[in-house]
Amino acid sequence: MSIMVIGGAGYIGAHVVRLLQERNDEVLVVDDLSYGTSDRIGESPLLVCDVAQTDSVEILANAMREHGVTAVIHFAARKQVGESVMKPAWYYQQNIGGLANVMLAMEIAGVNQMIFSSSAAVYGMPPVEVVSEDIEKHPINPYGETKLIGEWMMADCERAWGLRWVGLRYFNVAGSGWDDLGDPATLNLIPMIFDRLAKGENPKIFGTDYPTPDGTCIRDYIHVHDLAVAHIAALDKLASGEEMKYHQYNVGTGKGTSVKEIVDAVRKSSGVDFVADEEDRRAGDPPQLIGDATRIQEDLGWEAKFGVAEIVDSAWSAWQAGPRRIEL
Ligand SMILES: O=c1ccn([C@@H]2O[C@H](COP(=O)(O)OP(=O)(O)O[C@H]3O[C@H](CO)[C@@H](O)[C@H](O)[C@H]3O)[C@@H](O)[C@H]2O)c(=O)[nH]1
Repeated sequence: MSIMVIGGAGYIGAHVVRLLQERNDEVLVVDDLSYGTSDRIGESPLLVCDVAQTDSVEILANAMREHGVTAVIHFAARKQVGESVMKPAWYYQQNIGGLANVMLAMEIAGVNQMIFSSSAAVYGMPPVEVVSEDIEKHPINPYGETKLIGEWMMADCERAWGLRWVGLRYFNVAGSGWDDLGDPATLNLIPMIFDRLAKGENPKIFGTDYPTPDGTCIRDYIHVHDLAVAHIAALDKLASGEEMKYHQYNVGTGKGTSVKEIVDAVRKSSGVDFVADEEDRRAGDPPQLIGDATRIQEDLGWEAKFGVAEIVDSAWSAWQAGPRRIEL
């Protein structure tokens, strides 16, 4: 079994690569190193390639044949919601173009197992408290649209040439499984708090007048290590050859945490009693997004092991092990 991990040098990808290495699976990492860094992938071979470039089809197909690849885990994508609103065509080129190239290469090389990084962003502003996979999906930005279209593309390839696939819809991924694999970008709430503390500034809370108990947005935070384990569960299910009951799975915990609760958890983990500034709402934020995780538990036997305290503790520990350590 040889697994091609595209985007394997990035934050989530590197966690999955490490788990695969721990169980001695053969791994070939493909990454353009625009977010990721090669020191995150240990001894595994690295093919530096931007899958959104047209010539990547041949490069990928050749690598799949050479390495006897049996399954592809595809992480590589752009993932900034605001940027996707400003540069929609580029998001389609990167996320959909890249995925199309990967799938063409798989068809050419006869590789028919795939795990795709989808997102809770496919749901948009859901009209229910806890979202299950089958509710109507109305993404509200190009980023979320590219993830939904990605799922459709895989369903089409299943019908056309027998692709076996799983789309994992990630909720709010945070934390770190190993101190050297922290989130290098500062795009999400927890790293944004650390980033501001490192700059000597107050972290910000976007919106305190939402219809939630403490007025701040509620999200379903999932530990990146748990998320990586979900990929392994999906991979093993595909490799078993068993009939897939479903293709799309929420990867969440079924529990919600408010922004203020996260801020409190950071105060506790770090021991820093900082002040957080209360700002206006950020455009496009749904008040609450929690994933119903029943399906993945029943079908793949996966369940989140870590809660918010472990997520924030591990994120803090990795941040403090990195180059922008906050002096206490
Ligand atoms: O400095 C900050 C940063 C964020 N927030 C709030 O924290 C919450 C979480 O924000 P963020 O970490 O940016 O995550 P989301 O906007 O929930 O989006 C994440 O989760 C989505 C799916 O649920 C994915 O599609 C996105 O890629 C991913 O960034 C939101 O209410 C933000 O308004 C703050 O209050 N202050």
